[in-house]
Amino acid sequence: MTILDKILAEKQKEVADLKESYQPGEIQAKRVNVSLYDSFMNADKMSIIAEMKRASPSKGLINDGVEPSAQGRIYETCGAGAISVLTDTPFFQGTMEDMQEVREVVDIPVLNKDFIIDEIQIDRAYDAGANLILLIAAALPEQRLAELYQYASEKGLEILFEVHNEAELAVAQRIGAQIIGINNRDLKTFEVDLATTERLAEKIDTTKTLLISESGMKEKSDVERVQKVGARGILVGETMMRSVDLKETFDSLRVPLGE
Ligand SMILES: O=C(O)c1ccccc1NCC(=O)[C@H](O)[C@H](O)COP(=O)(O)O
Repeated sequence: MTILDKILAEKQKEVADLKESYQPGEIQAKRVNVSLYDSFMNADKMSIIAEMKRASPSKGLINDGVEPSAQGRIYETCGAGAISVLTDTPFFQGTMEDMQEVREVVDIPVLNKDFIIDEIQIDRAYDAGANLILLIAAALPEQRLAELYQYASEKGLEILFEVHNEAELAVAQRIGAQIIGINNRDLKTFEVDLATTERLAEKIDTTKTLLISESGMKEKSDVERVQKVGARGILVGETMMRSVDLKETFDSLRVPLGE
């Protein structure tokens, strides 16, 4: 059983509980109408989705003392184009409250980073103020991904559609995903390889589709590699959570975008 299988098994239980306990509309958070696609496609530097991640299956505890609203504020001030908040508790030690706290204090897009398998999670993400949700191609059959994509779009949410290989990229393209995240982390082995972005990017028309490279961004040279193949955005978790000088970290990763 892979880590993704274990996470998804846990999500099935969570969704069953949520259907019993959550009424859509129950939470009413601040809404900010901003488009990540528009802002990233029009930026002249690499845009950063800075992630709030206390812990992860691959790294264990990363930063358990983080205070979501303070971290959200500083991410925005330092130049984040968006903020990703891990809301999964068993594997990442995040919560929905973390995301709401961030939403309250920032005006840039907020991504609900979770393992979405059901509409009820999308309802709750929307109610809690998310602008985007994550759909992971490896998590569900194509038909179900298409249904959830449509459901989220109709609510006015943007979707970061995450892929790891050619077959998953083909699914993203058939569904018409506008924002494709190529995850450089193999969710079975945890190995991170930026060559995943380099290989798959060739198959994407990055003048129309927004390409985000996810995981493993540590320094400027990493970002330059994915910028060269058309990424206009990067999703950065651990490096941000461990940074002792976030302004310096953002400045070094926000490389100019070439023509
Ligand atoms: O990070 C993990 O260990 C992990 C394990 C299983 C499923 C997902 C996982 N991470 C989610 C992510 O996609 C990353 O948090 C995100 O891309 C940022 O990665 P990094 O900058 O390397 O922290």
